[in-house]
Amino acid sequence: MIHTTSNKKGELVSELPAWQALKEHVNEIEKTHLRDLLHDEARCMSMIKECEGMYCDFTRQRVTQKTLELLFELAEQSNLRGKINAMFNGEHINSTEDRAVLHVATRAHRNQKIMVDGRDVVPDVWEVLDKIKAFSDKVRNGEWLGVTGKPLKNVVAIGIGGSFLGPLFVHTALRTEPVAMRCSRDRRLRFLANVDPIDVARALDGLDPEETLVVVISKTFTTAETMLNARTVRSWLTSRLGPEAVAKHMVAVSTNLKLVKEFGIDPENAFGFWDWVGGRYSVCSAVGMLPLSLQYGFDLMQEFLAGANNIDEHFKNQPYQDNLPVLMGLLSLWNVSFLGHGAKAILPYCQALSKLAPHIQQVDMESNGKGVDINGVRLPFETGEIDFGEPGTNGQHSFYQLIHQGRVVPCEFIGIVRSQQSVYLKGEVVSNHDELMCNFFAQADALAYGKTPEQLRSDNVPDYLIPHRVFTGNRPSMSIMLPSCTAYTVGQLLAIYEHRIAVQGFIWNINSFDQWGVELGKVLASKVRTVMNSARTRDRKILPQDGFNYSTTRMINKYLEGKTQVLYPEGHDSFPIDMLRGVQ
Ligand SMILES: O=P(O)(O)OC[C@H]1O[C@](O)(CO)[C@@H](O)[C@@H]1O
Repeated sequence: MIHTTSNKKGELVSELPAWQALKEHVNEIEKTHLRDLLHDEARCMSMIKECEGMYCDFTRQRVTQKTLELLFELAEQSNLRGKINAMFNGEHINSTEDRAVLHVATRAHRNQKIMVDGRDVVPDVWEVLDKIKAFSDKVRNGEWLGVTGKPLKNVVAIGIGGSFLGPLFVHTALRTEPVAMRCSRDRRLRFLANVDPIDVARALDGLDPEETLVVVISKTFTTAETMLNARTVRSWLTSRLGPEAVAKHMVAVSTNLKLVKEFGIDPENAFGFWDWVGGRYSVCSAVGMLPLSLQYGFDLMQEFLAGANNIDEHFKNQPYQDNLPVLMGLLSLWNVSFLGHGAKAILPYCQALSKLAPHIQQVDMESNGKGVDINGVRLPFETGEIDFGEPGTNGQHSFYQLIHQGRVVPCEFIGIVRSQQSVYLKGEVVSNHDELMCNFFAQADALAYGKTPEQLRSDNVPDYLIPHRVFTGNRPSMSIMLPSCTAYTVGQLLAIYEHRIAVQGFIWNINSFDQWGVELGKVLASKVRTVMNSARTRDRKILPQDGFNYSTTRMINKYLEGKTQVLYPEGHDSFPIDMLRGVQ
């Protein structure tokens, strides 16, 4: 299916004149060094953007004004604006699944109008948000009690991928924010994602089922890991509190209310969303809003939605040269497709943002790690980036060696002006947060400038050490400063990253909103599951060698030979002993 917003039929972005011009322009850029580019004040002034309360410095990218002009031209020739509009207008830009892509509707103001297939979906969004507010208020104020009459002060959110990473990112970001701390006093929010029973044991460790509410989050309600974890935790609840506990202790977030009901959760206690919200883009829907409102209260989480909405409007309306997601997307594209840097590091100098990189890893890599364009034509270039990251300064003592002297990895530094927590020890040179930020400022310049042999010689470094101590510099980075790390700014940050990923996908002309690449492994796991059951229950109808290669057969057999703790007992559920510890 050729979509109206795609490039001309059969035309790859790499065939556009602007792409060719950028290819040629690489030679010019190869002759420059950031050391010199950073001395050009006019250039620097044009590459620092202050908008929506954020300070963004792109001066340490290996670009000149001409590079930016060529990138804007590429955006024009790729119909970037048309594709952004198509997304906001609810066109089915996820063509392989024939769906609209409207996570922006999940954070729309009540009075906005966003149409999907001829229908304004904003009232639907707010119907669910109002239900979340009512329910979370009831749980938080003790009106909704557990089956034994106790208040539910613990929440375990079961979900994986997009039904986990976004909510975890936001929860981690808010845990130590003073307002959020006040709003969540005496409450606990835990996540259970991995099907590994160790994760179950850790998620439930120390929790009293009488005081625990479980939120099962799955867009499809078929994801194997989530459903096994949901059955496991349901069993944990009912084995202690009886079958009637499910009604009071389990709720669901899903687009598949039929399966929610079949699982045994009353659809009244289910919070819906829609197929036009992709899993990895779903944190602003009930997927994130329900567990986070239970923890922090709906009013605070509304600020998170407002922050994301602020960037949606910015993305939709600002011209390319002042549009943060567009600038970030274009610069990443330049680094990946023209300078050949396949990875990027996301480096927040803020412990609260420690789960930003894992979240963006999914959003970016599941969105843009594609091999064909939107028309199914195999691409002659690679798309997507390998994302990784850790908060500063921890990363400095881990992988920064490689990014300073090994491979070139474009870095994204994120700093905060006003920390969530302040510590100043009398007599120290700077406060603890200032100390952190000293590193934030220093690293970007260390990467850009490096250190030359001449500088080392003048520092009296012995000759034999000079090659080891040279820093080539000229390593690109961008720096973003947020005024604070609050629900609002976390919403902004999330939306900036979501949209810059879309920008890259729109220009590469791929479908950033499907994820067929995750299917094959799931199918093979299911085949192994059949073999595993047959071997463990000793019915031996199917043997490990049936349908597997030599290597896999041998590995499965080796595994089956080993000692396992659980022997598939008949008739009763079995838990690791520690899972029950909290309720002895
Ligand atoms: O919310 P669901 O349907 O359980 O899916 C969980 C995750 O699984 C995937 O489909 C594949 O990993 C993700 O896109 C999604 O976020």
